[in-house]
Amino acid sequence: MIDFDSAVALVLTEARPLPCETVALGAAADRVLAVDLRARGDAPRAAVSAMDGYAVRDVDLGTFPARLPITTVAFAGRADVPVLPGGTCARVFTGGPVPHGADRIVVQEIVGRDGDMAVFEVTPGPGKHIRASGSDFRAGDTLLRAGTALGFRAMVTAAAADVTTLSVVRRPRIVILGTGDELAEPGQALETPGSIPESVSFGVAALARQCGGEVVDRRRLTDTPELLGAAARRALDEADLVVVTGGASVGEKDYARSMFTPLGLEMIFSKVAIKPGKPVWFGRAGGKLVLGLPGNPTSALVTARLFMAPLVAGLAGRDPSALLSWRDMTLTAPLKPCGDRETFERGRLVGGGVAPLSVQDSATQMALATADVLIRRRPGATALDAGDTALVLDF
Ligand SMILES: Nc1nc2c(c(=O)[nH]1)N[C@H]1C(S)=C(S)[C@@H](COP(=O)(O)OP(=O)(O)OC[C@H]3O[C@@H](n4cnc5c(N)ncnc54)[C@H](O)[C@@H]3O)O[C@H]1N2
Ligand code: MOO
Repeated sequence: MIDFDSAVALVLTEARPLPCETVALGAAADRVLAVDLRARGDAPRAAVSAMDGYAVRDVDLGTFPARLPITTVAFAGRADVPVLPGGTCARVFTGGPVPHGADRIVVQEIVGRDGDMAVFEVTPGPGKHIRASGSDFRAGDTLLRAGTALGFRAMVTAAAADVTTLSVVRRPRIVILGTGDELAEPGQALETPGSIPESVSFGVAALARQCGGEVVDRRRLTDTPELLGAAARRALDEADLVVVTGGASVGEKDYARSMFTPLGLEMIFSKVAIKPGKPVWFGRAGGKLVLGLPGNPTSALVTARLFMAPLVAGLAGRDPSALLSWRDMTLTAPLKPCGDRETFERGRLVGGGVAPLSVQDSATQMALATADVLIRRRPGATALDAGDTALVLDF
């Protein structure tokens, strides 16, 4: 049995980005850029107006009011850049090309109209309201670096590069295998004597997706060795990461590890000194990763959060350590001393602090929905009072 930090270190060693693939720009949101992205053109392409108004030459605004004939109109999208003859002005709109020869845009709020004449009543002020060509970026500029997470802001930058596709890190394909004779598809458990709804895979799948994974399938498997072996083989064929839940402990039908043994399972770790989740295990088979989570729902979700979340994020090209950023918080209620296993109590955020949930049973499903954070307790840690600080991680 290894300690928590050693287990995390072993997971992080495997949490490296998968190879890249090319996807349509619109499908790239929430992916991670695999190569630097360079701009195809200048932005803006030509000098453009930053305001709706009139383009003028400064020399033509000697005295006020100044009356200038409007000789052309430049809406955004006009393909040519007109020339502004001296002694005239141009009607321009935001994003429209600034005519050659114009020095500034005067906002329309301070310009009157008299037919085709614009009447400049007052000095326009210091702002020229012109965005120079290439003032945002130039053709060939690196707009986004490899490794950038394509969140909603970066998607705008990527699209501005004027490309149709992006090279992104492939999403890890994940197959979730839920083992246990007692498991029924939710909606069918009550009608099936002895069964319970298979709940864990739904949480594991949601978390995997949130971390950048592609959940290929969730499969329920009975504890039948021949069937488990075939299911393990198929899952390894289809997935980068197989997450198997249940059957991780020492029961007579705990087959989660042994179903992968004929497929060459090499253990990376096989138990961790934590509570809950001691039976969690991690290995490699057929060149793929296999993570075994304990069956108890809270144990499964705590270990999924601690180990699977950074693993999936890292495979997807994200920073796995961002999912392990523990922070100090003030306790609003006391904590009991910790036993000899590193313990992750479930806590709730209350009024700027954190309180442990009253239910800490590793089998609870109901209390899971009320937990916001994990509270980390080192082995042998003494009791803490309200007002003391504790390390927490978003859960
Ligand atoms: N003699 C010992 N017994 C147990 C030990 C031990 O060290 N010695 N460890 C305990 C710990 S800690 C845990 S955690 C559990 C985990 O065991 P398994 O991974 O083998 O889990 P199962 O026995 O398959 O299931 C445990 C529990 O969870 C329910 N379950 C399982 N899968 C699901 C699912 N997908 N959805 C909903 N509920 C699920 C299952 O019905 C059981 O009630 O072992 C202790 N025992
Ligand atoms: O992992 Mo078991 O988590 O202590 O119930």
